[in-house]
Order: sequence, then C-alpha cells, then structure tokens
Amino acid sequence: MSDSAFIVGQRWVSNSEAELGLGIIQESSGRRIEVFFPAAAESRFYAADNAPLSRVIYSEGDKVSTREDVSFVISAVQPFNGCYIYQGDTEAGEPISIHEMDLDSRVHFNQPQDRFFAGQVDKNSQFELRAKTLSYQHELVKSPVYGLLGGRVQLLPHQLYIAQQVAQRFAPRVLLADEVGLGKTIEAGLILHKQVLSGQVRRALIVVPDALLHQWLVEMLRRFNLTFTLIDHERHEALQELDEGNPFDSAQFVLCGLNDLLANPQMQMDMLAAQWDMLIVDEAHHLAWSPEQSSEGYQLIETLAAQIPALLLLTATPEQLGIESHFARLRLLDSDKFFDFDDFVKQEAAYQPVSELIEQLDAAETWAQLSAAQQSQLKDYIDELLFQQLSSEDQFTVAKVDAIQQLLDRHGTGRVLYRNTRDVVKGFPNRILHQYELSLPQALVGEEVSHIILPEQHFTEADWLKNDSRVSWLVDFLKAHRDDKILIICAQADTAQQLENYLNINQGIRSAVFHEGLSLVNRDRAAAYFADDEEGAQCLVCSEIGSEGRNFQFSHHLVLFDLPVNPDLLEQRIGRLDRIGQHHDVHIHVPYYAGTAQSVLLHWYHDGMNAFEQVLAAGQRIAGETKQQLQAAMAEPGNNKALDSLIKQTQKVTEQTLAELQSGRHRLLERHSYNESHAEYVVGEVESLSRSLELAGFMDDVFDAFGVDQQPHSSDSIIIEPGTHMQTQFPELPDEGLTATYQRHKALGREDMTFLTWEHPMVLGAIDMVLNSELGNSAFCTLATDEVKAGSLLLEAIFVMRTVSERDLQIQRFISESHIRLVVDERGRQYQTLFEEQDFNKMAGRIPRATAQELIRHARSPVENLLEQAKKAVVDMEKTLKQEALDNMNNELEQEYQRLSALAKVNPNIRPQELDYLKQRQDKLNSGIQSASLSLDAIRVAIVTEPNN
Ligand SMILES: Nc1ncnc2c1ncn2[C@@H]1O[C@H](COP(=O)(O)OP(=O)(O)OP(=O)(O)O)[C@@H](O)[C@H]1O
Repeated sequence: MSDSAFIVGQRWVSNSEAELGLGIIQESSGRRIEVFFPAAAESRFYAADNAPLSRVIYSEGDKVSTREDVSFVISAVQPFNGCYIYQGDTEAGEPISIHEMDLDSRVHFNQPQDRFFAGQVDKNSQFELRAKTLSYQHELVKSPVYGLLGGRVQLLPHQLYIAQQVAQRFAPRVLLADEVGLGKTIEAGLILHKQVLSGQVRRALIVVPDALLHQWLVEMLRRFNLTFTLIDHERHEALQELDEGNPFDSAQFVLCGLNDLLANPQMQMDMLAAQWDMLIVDEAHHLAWSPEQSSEGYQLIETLAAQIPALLLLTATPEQLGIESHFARLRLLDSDKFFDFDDFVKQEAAYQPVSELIEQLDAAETWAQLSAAQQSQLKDYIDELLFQQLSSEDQFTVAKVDAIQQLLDRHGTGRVLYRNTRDVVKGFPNRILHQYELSLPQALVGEEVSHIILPEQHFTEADWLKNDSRVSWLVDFLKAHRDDKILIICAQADTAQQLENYLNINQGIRSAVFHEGLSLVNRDRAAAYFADDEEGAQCLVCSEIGSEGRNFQFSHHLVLFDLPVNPDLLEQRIGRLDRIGQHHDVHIHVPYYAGTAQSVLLHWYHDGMNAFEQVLAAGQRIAGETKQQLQAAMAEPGNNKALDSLIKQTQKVTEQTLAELQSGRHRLLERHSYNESHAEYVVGEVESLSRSLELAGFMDDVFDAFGVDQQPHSSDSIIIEPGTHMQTQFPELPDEGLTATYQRHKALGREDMTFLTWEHPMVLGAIDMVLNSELGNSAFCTLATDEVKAGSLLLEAIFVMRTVSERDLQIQRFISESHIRLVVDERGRQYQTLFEEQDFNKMAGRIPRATAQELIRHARSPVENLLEQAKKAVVDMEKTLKQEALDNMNNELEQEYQRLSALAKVNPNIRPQELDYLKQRQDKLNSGIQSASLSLDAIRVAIVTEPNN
C-alpha cells in the first residue's frame, strides 16, 4: 500500500535510522513535518517533499503489539481519518481494537519486504552470502555424517564406524570395549559431539576415575570444542553457598571424579536430581559387582544409568574380572534384558554355532558348497525371503552379504557391545621386549627367593636404592638413552617416589614422579613436564595408577621396574605407549633378578603367553587356568621342571583360548564392531563433506560481512582478529584474535591453532548469525541483460521451509531443497532457469543506497505486485516439497521401524523404548512437516538495464 500524505498520528519509519523504531507524525504543517520516535525518545524534522521515511501499514494476519505490550494477530484493518484502526483478539481471547498511534514503538524490521520498503537495503554480496549459507547449512544437516567432521582427530575408520553406528540411535546405550589405546575416549567424544549437534543431547555427565579428570577435560575441549565443567566437592560446596539452585544445573556439560562423588552423599543427591541426556563412564571395570553384592560405585552408576537415557560405558577389559564382571556392565546398559546371570552364561555359549555358521557362509562361493546341516541351520536363523534368495544360486553372492549381516544383527550382544582389536585396526608398531637379567645382590642372598616380586621390599629401607642392582642398571640405561623419553612403571607409590628422588637428586637426571599420593594438579603437572619436548623431564616414574588411561605415546621406551601378577595390568602398562599416535616400535625393558619369583613371572608372560609382544585378549582367563602351576613355579624359582611345566601348560591354554575366541563370540563381536566397506564409506563421506577450500571461501565472505580482519599466518593458516568496524561480537572470537587453520593435518600437529571445520562453534555461530539476522535479506540491484525489456522490474525471491518443531527432529533432513529461488516479473512469468543463481549474481550491479531508497519510494506498488506473484508461484511448490519430505521421512522411518521390530522378535537387546521412540518420532515429524510452510527469507529487486557491451 502506498500512502504518502503525512497525517498526525500515522506511523512511519526512518529509512536511514531504522534503529529509532516506529515514529509518530507529531506535526505536519506545509513543507515541514515533525516525527517523534518514542522508543528512542527523540524527534526529527524533515522537509515534507523528500523525507527519508517509509509509511508503516500492517495487514491482516500480521502480529503486532500495543504500547502496553499486549500482542495480537490483526484480523481487520479499518481506515480512520487518514490513519488506521487495527482489530483482532488478544492471546487471552479478548477482542481488541487500537489506533495505530497506540502500537508498540520498539519495532524492529526484520522481514525482507518490511526492510526493503523501509529503504533498508543490503549489499549484493550480502544477499548472495545469505543464499549460499542456506545451501551449506542444509547440506550439513542432511548428511548422515553430520557431527563427525568437527573433531580434531585423524579420520580412523574403526572409530568413525562405531561413532556413526551408535550416534544415529535414539538414546544409545553401549559398552565401548576396544583394546587399550585404540581410542575409546575419542569414540565417546565423537558420539557425544554428533548427538549434541543434532540436538539429541543437551546435557551430558562424564564420571571417571579422579586421576583422569584433567585428561578428559582437555580431550573434550581441544578435540571436540566441548567445554566441560569440572565439579568436585570444593566447587560443589562453593556453588551451594551461592544458593542458586542445584549446583549440577550450573553447567551444560559436567565432569566428575568417581571417588570424589562417593565421598560426598550431597553431591550424589544433587547429581541425581539434575536432568541429563547422556552419561559416560570411563574405566567402567572398576565398578565391582557380584550377584550377591555390589560396590557403592556400582550402585551409584546403576541409579544414574536407570534415569539417564543415553549411556556409554568405556572399558578396555570387559572381562577383566571374568564373565560375571562382563555381565555386570551389560546389566547397567539394560537391566531388563540382562537380569539373570545363569541365563546369560547359557546364551553366551550359544554364540559359538552362529559364529561358525557365519564363517562357513562367508567362505562358501556357492550355495551347494554348504552342507545340508548348514543349509538347514540357515533356514532356522534368517528370514524366509532372504533364505530363498540365498538358496537360489544366481542370487547367492548378493544375498550372502545380507544374510551375514542378519546373523550378526540378530545374535549376540552385538548391539550393546563394540570391541575393536589391533588385528582389525592395523598399522600399529611392533612391541619389542628387552630382558636384563641381573644377579642377586649380596644383600638378598639368603632371602626367600620365592617372595621376591618387589625386590625393593627385601632390602632395609635406608639403603635399597644403593643396593638394588635394578637401580644402578636404570641409571646406566637412562644415561645411555639421554635423548629418549622413558616411562618407568612400578607397583608401589613409595617405590616410585624414592626412586625418582634418587634419580633426580643423586644422579642429576631430569625426572618427574606420578603416584596416587599427589594431588590431581601435581599429577597433571608431572605429566606435562614429562611431555614437554624442549625443557621437559627425560623420565617419568609412575606407580600403577599412572598406568591407567594416560597418554604417553610420545615416548617409546617403557621400563617395567617390576611385573604385576595380573595380565590386564601388564597390558594397561604397555598400553600407555602402545596407542594411537605411537610412531615407533615400542621397546619394553625389564630388569629382573635371575632365579627369583620375578623371573618366573617374566617367563610366564613372555614364553607362556607372549604377553609383552602382542595384545592378549584373554590374559585374565589364561591366568585363571594356570594359577596353580604359576604358584608352584614361583614357590621354587630354581626348579626348572616346575617352570617348564608352567610354560608348557600356559602355552597350551593360550593356544586353546585364542582359538576359541577366534571362533566364538569374539569373532562375532569383531565382525559386528567393524565393517570395512561401511567404515570406508563413512570416512569418504566425512572427507567429502569437509570441503576445507569451500569453507575457507565461505568464511572469507563472512569475515568480510561482519568486519572481522584476517591475514595469512603461515602456509595453510590465518590470523583472525576483531576489525575496527566490527559492530557485533563475532562468535568464538576473542578480543586478542586467534590463529586458525582449515586443514586437518595441520590442526593435528598444531594444537595451538583453532581447527575450523563446518562444525566448529565459530562457523556454526557465523551460520546462525547470517540466517538469524536480517543480513542480506533485502537488496536492490541492476540486471544487465537483453533477455528482458530494459526498465522492467524483476524480483528474485528466496523462500525457505519453516516449521515450529523440536530441534532434535531435524526436519530439514527430509526436505530436498535448502531453499526455493524464484525470479518473477510483474506478470508472474518465471526466469529462475534463464537466470541461474550464479549468472544472476554476475549480472547484478550495484545501486547506491541513496538512489535505491529514492527508487523504492516510487516502486512500492509494483514491488508489492511482484511479491504477490512470487507468493502465488510458490503455493504449488510448497505442496510438492512437503509431500516429498513426508515421503522421504515415512520411507526412512518405516524401513527403520520394520527392521528394528523384526530384529526385536529375535534379539532381546532391542529395547521396547527404541521402537516406541521411532513411532513417536514419526508422528512428530509428520505433524512438523504438515505444519511447515515456505516463508520468504530474502528478496532482491532488480531493475533491468541494457547490457554494458
Ligand atoms: N582419531 C584419533 N586422532 C588422533 N589421536 C587419537 C585418535 N584416536 C585416539 N587418539 C589418541 O590416542 C590415544 C588413545 O586414545 P584414547 O585415550 O581414546 O584410548 P582409550 O582406548 O580410551 O585408551 P585406554 O584403554 O588406555 O583408556 C589418545 O592420546 C588419543 O588422543
């Protein structure tokens, strides 16, 4: 509507000072008008014939507010003495009718057409940036690997495979049980990150042994940009004193030490009273349980696990304490299914034939190669249709892949348990054992050799350091390896402390110590001193506690000052160095006294089960089965016969156990934990979605639009700083600026640099900033072409599908287009195919702002007509797009539902909640899509001009 006579009481907006809000004509006498802007409490005077003002008239359906802040949707607009009366119903259902003078003055124009008519036009580049941002955002959200790009991690197939499999589920509950050092923390981080980005997890809680708090805090932040708040008892107390509600509600992501929690009942109560979406528990094998009784730690986690929907338990040794302990972890994941231990043991035994069948099927090239018994077993295990395909030779090869998948899906603890081994992951360095046999020092001659496991305990305390030959051996060793970082592990904290003190003070060796007697801060400090490349310690002496969960792969020499009796502890020790990121062979050095119990242990590990040079999947079990022989041999270390018999027996048990694991449940587990071709597909998708060059181009435009300065730093990196003209705070950009790279390989080597990916909070923040602000949603340009008559007006309109629905539904995923782009003329003819986006951008010329405002004042009515034409044209498109989205969604969810409910019939690990959730989700998505509509997101009006040439 155009209405330019100035009448007292009318509402107008300033084209050049839109921030003043809605103005009221105070006086209109002849050539001068006075406008009062109540929101800014300021008046302006203008010449009536060229006032930079736009008339504001609302239409039916617009939502407005009164100056008393009562809002309503306009149902009728009545003219009244040159002004308007707006009528409607308030939210409380009361009829309301107000003069336009009584409108709220604090309006802010953000709708494209309102801004356009108010003369607020943006640069062409900003309009183009907006359209590009819509496309990029849509592409991200639609991808099945959205959430897996942003980690500062190498793209390792075994981790991405698990993360993708697990994170796509509703409230996943799994046990991540990869072998030591294969990256369970990273897998948990990837899963959490993906679920956070997709809106499924808003609040997460991590509970870990106190010694690992700092490491988790740092890993989550530097690798995933997830900022956790550490709440220990001191912080809990401080927060309590502030009296601002439950201390655990003070942060979105919280990290806690298990022991700290156990010592503080109030902390436990507060933690249980808070709402969480995901719980992660590291080193979960510490939670002791038996059918008769469970530890306090177990009980606490059990209570938390019962009320938090998603649960990730991490342990490298799921069966460390035997099958009972394994069952205890599974119970936490799903107590409905794992409620009877004896039943579970029976089920476990039943996996063997399935596993064998899978192997036989895999090896067969034709149906006929399978025996009649195997064929009939398959008939029992798989779907009828699939069985028919499998048994007809021409379909055998294709059906075989599906049949194996079905067998894996339906049998075993598969869905709740993932375990990758070094055999699958490959590329790990060798482990090399170096044995140093020392003769018994004089002071120990006559001691009971069968007791010598920790030799330092057999000297007088004052002089063990002087007399224990392992110490002098160690000093020589360290001096001979001056340029290497050496990790030394011993069982006892006292030993570690005294040994380090001696190395440091008496021998002048740069060393650090790490044991349970130190505060967490001092432990982290010691680890950091050891990690420091330039001025750091040459060696770190750790007690057993140092051997759990820590990352010391920058070192490749490990000294085992003594040997633990538990094979899992031995594996934990070696796992500090033999982990992802280790680039050298790992050298394991063991000094020991000949003819003592200690030497028996060494032979048992090395000659009996090869535990130093390879990872043992079942060390604990082998230990259990050879316990008696071990004790006998240790009781008489000089008795070669006993030693021989121990070694032979251990070798036999090891061979048998490994063979069993290969064929039984472990083989099933291995197959289900890693599917090479799917893993490669996931890695490929992550790589192709990463598009670092495009991201750099996009961010150049964003920095430009928001006034952020950037300059090259070194190859592949930039320095970003707030510019002097920056008007709003730029997300995640500190005042002092930062150095960033778009390259993963660079980011992995340079942790001081920010790694910018499409999922980095700065990039996500920038995308939000563009799309949630009005930047670029109204533009005016020339269009140099001879395809349309010069002087005509065209409208380029961008529509997006909007819906009011919960974020975690991610409706965008089902909508095939990020936006609809239309180019129309006054008669509704469409030109978007003739002038494709890129071409239009190239042909679009700048119109100076003042000229644009002048033109807009005269073009209101034709532009309103163009808008009408565009809106008419999208009606059908909206229907098609919605129908497509509904079909896509129903297809996907229906298939998923069918698959899961078929599975639920045979696999008890499918929780009924998962099926309910799918149905509810489908319903919510259905109504979300039904209520979606195409809404105008941006407009660019073009005046056609003659081509320049
Ligand atoms: N994808 C990856 N990219 C880069 N570094 C990785 C990756 N995966 C793991 N790492 C590094 O390898 C080391 C081992 O990973 P992590 O701590 O997650 O293993 P883990 O299985 O939890 O070990 P443990 O069994 O000792 O607790 C860590 O230093 C981790 O940062």
